[in-house]
Amino acid sequence: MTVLARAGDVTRRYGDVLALDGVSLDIRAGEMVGLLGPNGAGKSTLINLFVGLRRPTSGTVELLGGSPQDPARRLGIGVTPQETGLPETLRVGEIVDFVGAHFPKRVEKGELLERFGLSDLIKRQMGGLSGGQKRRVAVALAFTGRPRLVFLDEPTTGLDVEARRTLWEGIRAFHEEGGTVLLTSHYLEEIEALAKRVVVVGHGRVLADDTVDAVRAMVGVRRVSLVAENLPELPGVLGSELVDGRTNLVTTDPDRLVVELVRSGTPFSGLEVRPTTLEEAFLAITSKEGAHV
Ligand SMILES: Nc1ncnc2c1ncn2[C@@H]1O[C@H](COP(=O)(O)OP(=O)(O)OP(=O)(O)O)[C@@H](O)[C@H]1O
Repeated sequence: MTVLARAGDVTRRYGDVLALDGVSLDIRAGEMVGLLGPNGAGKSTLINLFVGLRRPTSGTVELLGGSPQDPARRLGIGVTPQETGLPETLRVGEIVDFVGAHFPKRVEKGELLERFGLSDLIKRQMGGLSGGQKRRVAVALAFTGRPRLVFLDEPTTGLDVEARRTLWEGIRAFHEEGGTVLLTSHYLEEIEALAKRVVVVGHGRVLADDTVDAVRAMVGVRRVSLVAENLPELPGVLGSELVDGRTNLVTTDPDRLVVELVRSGTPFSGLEVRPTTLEEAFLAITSKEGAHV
């Protein structure tokens, strides 16, 4: 299948901050890919590299078979960044015309607005729209130039349930017609609603690249934390680490683990069981250092 965007062992630094650390990723034609990760994971940086707003410190980035810096390639993509500042005095219809004028092919204005549930706002000035309405306009604009590939950075942030659903429908319709999408989110639920493939990013690295179902199974883990010496081998432990004298065990089945721990007769204290964050779960599972106490 044709690769529309490719990152090859990409590193990106901002001063001392290593925002991306050896990321390799292919986005193929017709895919809808969710980029999942906590704040600061590197999601926006990766999008900025793909769309040519930034260059990698090392490694290679390709867009539509060429350089992301080539304006001709950029005509084939649509982008909604995390923050958009659209001119407050322009009407929604005028903004769609203005953005559309940059592209050789474009979606008819009425059709575009209809698709994203914005038809009623065509004559309204941007400055008078609610935050959620502005966000929907910004996302719709990514589709104006009939792109092959769309990048959406947290498209539904700040939207209520209904607006989110309308937006999802617009994105899905584009995908069903063969369009390719890379979108970011902090929530697996959001990605699940749209994408089959999810790429989990943490600390600038790809922690998992799999189906939503596989990732869900991986993150359904708990952290069992306790103080003990000479712990025996316990069932279902995916990773463990020793922090400030406490042993943290990551497991999919905390009940069984605790039962086996008690059965073993090993003295312990300060037992805690709590959910792991997505990042903790992935770091525990994927960290080689964390695999053994
Ligand atoms: N222009 C910049 N200058 C300095 N540091 C930056 C810059 N842009 C990003 N960073 C840093 O790079 C790291 C990755 O940031 P990035 O915005 O890519 O993460 P993200 O996954 O998109 O986060 P969020 O979910 O909060 O949007 C963070 O530590 C961030 O502070």
